[in-house]
Amino acid sequence: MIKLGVPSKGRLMEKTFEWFGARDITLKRTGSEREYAGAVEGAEGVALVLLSAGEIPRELAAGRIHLGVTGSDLVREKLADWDSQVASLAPMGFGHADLILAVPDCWADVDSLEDLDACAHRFRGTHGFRLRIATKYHRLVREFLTREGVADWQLVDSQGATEGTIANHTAEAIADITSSGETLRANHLKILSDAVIHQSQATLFASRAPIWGGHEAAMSQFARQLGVDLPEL
Ligand SMILES: Nc1ncnc2c1ncn2[C@@H]1O[C@H](COP(=O)(O)OP(=O)(O)OP(=O)(O)O)[C@@H](O)[C@H]1O
Ligand SMILES: O=P(O)(O)OC[C@H]1O[C@H](OP(=O)(O)OP(=O)(O)O)[C@H](O)[C@@H]1O
Repeated sequence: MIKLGVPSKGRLMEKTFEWFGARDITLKRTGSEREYAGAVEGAEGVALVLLSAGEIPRELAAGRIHLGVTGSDLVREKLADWDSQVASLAPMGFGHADLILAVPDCWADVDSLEDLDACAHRFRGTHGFRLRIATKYHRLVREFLTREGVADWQLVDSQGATEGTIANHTAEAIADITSSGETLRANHLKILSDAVIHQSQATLFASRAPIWGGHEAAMSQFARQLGVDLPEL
């Protein structure tokens, strides 16, 4: 069977079910409300695996699932050289969120990366340690700031409530996803004008692990049903 991993709960799961439903493929959870079991109707040889969105990149890379739906941000964050490990088959048009850098509203002279670079330099001179940026997106933020030539920062890990770290004095800036912008506003933060690190959306990915032997015909048929082009895997 071709194993299709989809998020096990919430809006990502519901929107994923709708996306496949619009292509005449029914995905559904089976069993009790709390049981993570699922079924596929309308596609031959495809099995549903319900997983945490955050674990789907790793499962794809390891070849434990053939196809997976998750945020494009999570694939880029969790997998080194992501496009050598998975192939992007289709952006799905939901789960939009931007990974951004933000600083306190009251930092009147910091609106861009250039300003942040200057500020971080001064900060280190004054405080004797590097400006702290709280995030759970370590790989993406490190690559972005290095590429953009910003110096004198350090990352501090924050796995949730990241916007609160500044008020708690554990960071001076944050890098997190935003969709409505409400969490940033409520915590008196502003986005740096040129610091949109990644525009994420839910995406259908295929594993590039050597697991496709014997599944080629079923996958071609499934791709036709979904209306997606199949790259070399
Ligand atoms: N407002 C939002 N808040 C959080 N995630 C969002 C938002 N909008 C879109 N997303 C996307 O949803 C995905 C995260 O989903 P989710 O929070 O279900 O994952 P997870 O934290 O790994 O799940 P779990 O709680 O099961 O571990 C990311 O790709 C993220 O970009
Ligand atoms: O722009 P907004 O619409 O306000 O959404 C952005 C917020 O949503 C996410 O948090 P989540 O609710 O997943 O909780 P978390 O703090 O545990 O990450 C994200 O980390 C932001 O904090």
